[in-house]
Amino acid sequence: MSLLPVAEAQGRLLAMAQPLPDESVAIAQAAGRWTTSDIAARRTQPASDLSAMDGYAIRYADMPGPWRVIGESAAGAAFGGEVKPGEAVRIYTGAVMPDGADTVIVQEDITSADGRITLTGDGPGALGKHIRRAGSDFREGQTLIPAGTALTPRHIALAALAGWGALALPRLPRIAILSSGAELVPPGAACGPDQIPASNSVMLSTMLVGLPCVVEDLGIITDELGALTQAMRSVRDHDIIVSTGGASVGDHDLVKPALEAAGGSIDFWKIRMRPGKPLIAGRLGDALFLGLPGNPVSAYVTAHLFLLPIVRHMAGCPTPLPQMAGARLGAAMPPVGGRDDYVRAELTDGVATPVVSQDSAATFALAQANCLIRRAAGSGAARAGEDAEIITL
Ligand SMILES: Nc1nc2c(c(=O)[nH]1)N[C@H]1C(S)=C(S)[C@@H](COP(=O)(O)OP(=O)(O)OC[C@H]3O[C@@H](n4cnc5c(N)ncnc54)[C@H](O)[C@@H]3O)O[C@H]1N2
Ligand code: MOO
Repeated sequence: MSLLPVAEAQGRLLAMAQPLPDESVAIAQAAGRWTTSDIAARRTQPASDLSAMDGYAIRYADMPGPWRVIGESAAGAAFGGEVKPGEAVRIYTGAVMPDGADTVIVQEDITSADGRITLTGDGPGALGKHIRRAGSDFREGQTLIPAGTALTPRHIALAALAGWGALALPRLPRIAILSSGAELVPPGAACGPDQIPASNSVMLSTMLVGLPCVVEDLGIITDELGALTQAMRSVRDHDIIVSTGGASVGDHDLVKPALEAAGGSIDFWKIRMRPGKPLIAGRLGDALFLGLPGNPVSAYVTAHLFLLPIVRHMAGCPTPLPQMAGARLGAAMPPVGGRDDYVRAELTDGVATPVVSQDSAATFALAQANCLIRRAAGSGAARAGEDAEIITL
């Protein structure tokens, strides 16, 4: 079976999934999620001309005063009357400008006595000073947040000011993680010489932290066809099912047959990449199935290149694939074999230097890495200092 190029596998996976249908999301819960339609203002902000300072609303033509104070305008309690020549209204930041007044004098610039104010400082300097005009932030109907935006706390504040209490956003992808392997024990449990702590599920679930999704760890399933098939059959209501391990060709690598026995189908298997060759993609019911290799480094790299993009895509992200960037090589590199190499490396000041071990099981080395150098299959040897393509982690 020929190996599928990475970009083709990514394209096929993204085509297998769609952004999920919208649900109504309270804006306090919307950060980190993507908009799939434009969000327009339902109100004008500010709704009226407001004072930007604590002071007195006056008519600029009356400068330099003095003025008789006829009332007060506070935020949430506007002055009902009109300011006539020689009159001022006590005003606070965020309060509506009273009719007739056109300028605010800050309180530091005046002296107040017996209901009158006198200018004792520099004064406002110009007509219209210290006023936030109605609509100066945005106007009703204006598009504020375009489709495809990842909502930040800044967008949440904007949406709230624009009159939204909830937004229609794609519902959260539900992801099930299944660890396959008779040798696996839960992290922290006693571990015999033929056992290994199951690190992939905690790694994957923490890679998904920060993405809008719901993750359920279905635990460890032994390498036994019946058990694996049963575990897959029991998966319900998930959008993505991810397994790790059992993806390769050994007699105990049973994810493919179990997926088929559970009623699922395989779309493709084996990618032209290192690490991560044995990746399986398919379907199980309405869910997309992703079988990642068991080796922790292979599982990490394939999750970065395939799982995270699908989750982003389902959650409405218009650019779900990892961003490529440029760097210089910090060391000479050998020619690349028949698979694209995703070399684990440390990026410092624009220089990417491979970590000491590129073994697919070398987790200590993986933890030193903060980028992947992508080297295309068949590339020749490279010298230190040459340009390289990287993905930051
Ligand atoms: N004859 C061949 N052998 C292998 C091939 C091949 O093409 N021909 N491919 C190799 C490649 S490449 C990879 S990658 C591995 C992946 O194999 P599997 O996906 O079947 O993974 P396992 O065999 O189940 O496990 C591999 C390794 O990872 C450990 N593991 C498994 N699950 C976890 C987990 N949840 N947490 C931590 N570590 C885990 C497992 O104990 C093994 O040591 O196959 C090569 N073989
Ligand atoms: O693809 Mo495996 O991940 O080379 O070790």
